[in-house]
Amino acid sequence: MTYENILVSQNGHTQTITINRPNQLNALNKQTITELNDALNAANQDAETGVVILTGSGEKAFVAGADIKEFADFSVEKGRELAAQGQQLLFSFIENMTTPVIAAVNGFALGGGLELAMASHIRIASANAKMGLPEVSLGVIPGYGGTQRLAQLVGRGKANELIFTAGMISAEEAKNWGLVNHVCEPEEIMDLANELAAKILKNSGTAIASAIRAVNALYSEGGQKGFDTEVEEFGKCFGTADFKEGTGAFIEKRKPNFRA
Ligand SMILES: C/C=C/C(=O)SCCNC(=O)CCNC(=O)[C@H](O)C(C)(C)COP(=O)(O)OP(=O)(O)OC[C@H]1O[C@@H](n2cnc3c(N)ncnc32)[C@H](O)[C@@H]1OP(=O)(O)O
Repeated sequence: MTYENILVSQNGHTQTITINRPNQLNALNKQTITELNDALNAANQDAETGVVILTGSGEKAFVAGADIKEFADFSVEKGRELAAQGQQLLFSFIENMTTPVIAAVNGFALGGGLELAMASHIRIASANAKMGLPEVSLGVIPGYGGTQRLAQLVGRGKANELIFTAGMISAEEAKNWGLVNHVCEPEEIMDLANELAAKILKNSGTAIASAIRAVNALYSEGGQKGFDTEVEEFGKCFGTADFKEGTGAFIEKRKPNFRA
């Protein structure tokens, strides 16, 4: 498949998807969302891909938001559809992928850009990154899951302040808030993402998929359902080849090989 707005590259079991509209600071237009859905769907179904890294092209932006020029004349109905389709095709889709997604935030992550990073399973950032949900400065609210995921990740008070002020926080502040896990120099971000991917790839892909479903159950279903999902997913692991390999390797005092 050839894409207009994204680049896809494979290095072993790690796939890197780069949003590639640098002249528009990688803003997410409809075409880009469709292409991302297509590539991520393929990666999620590809047994050879164990981790996906998402990043932005150029030195300035991860993604500077949804494409404002594309939606500026939308009606109420089209606005609703924009959020619903975007959430379904990309943001909720990523969160529910069973292949882990690392967002390598290499510059501005604003509006839909921060929402894309927050839908990913893990976030790292370069020291020059700036993050925010500035939608209220445009007379709209975050519509790609931002009101929900920011509050989940950093708490309601901090989320409200960032949303109401349309402000931006630095990578270091984002780390202090728990919004990103690691901050590094801009030129090191892909190495850091690949190092993290390599650590993940040493472990069982089926067990990681179960862990994603169990953690997500807390947010999608809440309360006891999260614990119930954990019990189900835990049980399912016992029927996998990876479980036999992992426990067998421990007992035989050797390293497991989940990707033989
Ligand atoms: C459901 C989700 C909703 C949303 O996500 S709403 C959008 C939320 N995002 C924003 O409001 C951020 C918009 N962008 C900016 O405020 C600024 O950019 C920056 C602060 C990120 C950078 O400013 P500077 O360094 O001066 O660059 P520049 O000249 O503004 O941008 C370079 C080119 O990129 C285009 N661009 C930037 N962000 C977007 C966007 N979100 N949608 C559409 N185009 C965008 C510009 O227009 C321009 O393009 P040209 O050179 O053709 O004029």
